Amino acid sequence: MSLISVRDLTHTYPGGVTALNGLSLELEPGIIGFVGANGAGKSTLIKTLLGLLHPTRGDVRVFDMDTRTRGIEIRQLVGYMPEHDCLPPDMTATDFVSHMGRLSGLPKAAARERTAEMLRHVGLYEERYRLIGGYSTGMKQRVKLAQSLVHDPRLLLLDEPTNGLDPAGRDEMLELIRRTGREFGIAVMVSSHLLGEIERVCEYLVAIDGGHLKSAAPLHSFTGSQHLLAVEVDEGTEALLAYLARAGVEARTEGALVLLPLADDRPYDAVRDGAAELGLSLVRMERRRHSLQELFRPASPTPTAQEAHAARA
Ligand SMILES: Nc1ncnc2c1ncn2[C@@H]1O[C@H](COP(=O)(O)OP(=O)(O)OP(=O)(O)O)[C@@H](O)[C@H]1O
Repeated sequence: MSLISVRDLTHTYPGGVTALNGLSLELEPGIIGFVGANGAGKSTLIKTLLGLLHPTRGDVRVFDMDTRTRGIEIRQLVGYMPEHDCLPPDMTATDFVSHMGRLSGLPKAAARERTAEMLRHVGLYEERYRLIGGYSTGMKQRVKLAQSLVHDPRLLLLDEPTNGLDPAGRDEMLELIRRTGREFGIAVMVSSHLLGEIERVCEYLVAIDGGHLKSAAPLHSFTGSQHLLAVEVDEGTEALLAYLARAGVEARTEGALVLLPLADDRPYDAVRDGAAELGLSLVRMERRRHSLQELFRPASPTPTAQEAHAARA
């Protein structure tokens, strides 16, 4: 049984906007990053997984239950953190989270107990009796996370949980999400329009673009096998690029660095020979991984060594 199974999902809103188009996905438990630009269809998929929106075409199953017919059962097992502000300003965090626990079917005492635990988990225990209206954006995001956890779900769906946070707040929220997945041993699907965030917390990446699936694979399959050799020379970058082009070795520049894809050991030999022949001093030569941003970035306008050489010839 897979965690989430989506077959040929299309969702068209009543006004005629097709937010998801022929999407198919099989996801297993883990920390799953769900990335796409604004308007790509992330919230639409999350609401479909919750059974709040129905597919126009196709089938969606969560814990092997059809979202069309078993939405209530699914929502008992799933915690949801919505993207937009949706908290009552005139309630305390304790009252709100415990109310959400009661709505999920917890008895009063259990709801109070779970609320205290979850507010402690998200770092709001000391502030739990304050009105939410007086909270900072970061604290409000934490209340949203606490309410999504109160009924002890097996899957968390977090829609843009770092929205509106400053860099430090983003870091704290990402760390909290990672800790939540690991400590509670639950599956987490976290959406973001920022690839860099997904890269830091997730084990699996789903990318959508304009309602279409772009990729779905373990994170290491994007970054693990794709290594680069980064080389810095003390003056003579252009000469080294030209040498590499003559040697038929692919290379490009990034600031002061020369970057060479590392499929085998040839780039090491070429850089060593080039530096020796040209009398260049090597400042740095290190192996590094592509970042996800680099892999998804449109083709770099920086010319390859061959192009640079051809342009000069
Ligand atoms: N209730 C709605 N009625 C009509 N169109 C909608 C509705 N909700 C979303 N859309 C449209 O569907 C498309 C996908 O929206 P969705 O909110 O799923 O994207 P998203 O990836 O979550 O983006 P964002 O992060 O900006 O919310 C967009 O073109 C959006 O304008």
